[in-house]
Amino acid sequence: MVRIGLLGCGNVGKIIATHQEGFQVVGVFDQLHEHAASLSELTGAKPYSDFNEFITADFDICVEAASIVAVRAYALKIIEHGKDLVILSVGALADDAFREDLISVAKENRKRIHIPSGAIMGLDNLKIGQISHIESILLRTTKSPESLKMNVSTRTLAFKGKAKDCIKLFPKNINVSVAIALASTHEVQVELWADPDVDKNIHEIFVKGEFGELYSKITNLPSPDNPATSYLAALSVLSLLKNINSPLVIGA
Ligand SMILES: NC(=O)C1=CN([C@@H]2O[C@H](COP(=O)(O)OP(=O)(O)OC[C@H]3O[C@@H](n4cnc5c(N)ncnc54)[C@H](OP(=O)(O)O)[C@@H]3O)[C@@H](O)[C@H]2O)C=CC1
Ligand SMILES: O=C([O-])CC(=O)C(=O)O
Repeated sequence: MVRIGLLGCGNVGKIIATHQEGFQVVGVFDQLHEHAASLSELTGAKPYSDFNEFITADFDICVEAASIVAVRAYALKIIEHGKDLVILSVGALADDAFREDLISVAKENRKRIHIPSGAIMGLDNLKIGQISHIESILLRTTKSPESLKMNVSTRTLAFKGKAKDCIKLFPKNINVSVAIALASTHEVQVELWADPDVDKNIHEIFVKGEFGELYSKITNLPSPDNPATSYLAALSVLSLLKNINSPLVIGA
């Protein structure tokens, strides 16, 4: 059984902890100790309030479901302590220098960094951008003003531009754009819309390239404790963990 340490015990952390299938959560850490304590009660996992104690605990994979700030603060140390790492707050990897450092430390320590598909479908096949020409990628995301912490009464364009700039302004809402850029190794243009008539998280992806053209639209239900985070994002971590050591690897 794969042993997991959970970094971040909020909305996604709770979903992961309540659906343990093929893995066991053995340690939980959060800057809000009451969050870690409540997941500990739910699972029997040991709660930690000191990160340095948490990373010496006996688990194989650290699952990050906290924030970009947490990835910046802890990811290198996690790998240096011999753990594989699942990063949901993938926006942290928009910083080229940080990402390259992390990858090189993972190589030195023979550890792996997993990026879940998160709140979109089809991230795996966008990796064809690494071997075949892609002309353009546009992500059009629509969320409720509440999710974007905005106060608008009509559909409003909150941001238009590059993924790496959007994630700086909306670090809790557009990690998917950075995941697409990393998978495809192509710049991603983003349109982020706040729409008061919408209570779902909608991601439309437009890609043109040597393969042809893609248009995909996903209408995600929000997750129970955080409307900005789609329920699918938590499910994608669960399916990644369920398959992590499977001899049958499905998807690009
Ligand atoms: N890749 C993708 O497709 C997606 C990624 N995400 C990202 O996943 C992450 C988790 O989402 P969700 O569970 O909904 O978020 P929540 O805010 O519900 O939970 C995050 C938890 O982690 C804690 N935390 C934040 N920063 C730190 C830190 N530096 N050290 C320790 N604990 C910390 C938070 O504490 P506090 O409340 O004090 O901040 C909170 O308890 C977010 O970063 C979100 O943006 C979400 C959806 C899709
Ligand atoms: O959950 C979503 O729909 C997308 C999201 O918050 C993110 O990419 O950060």
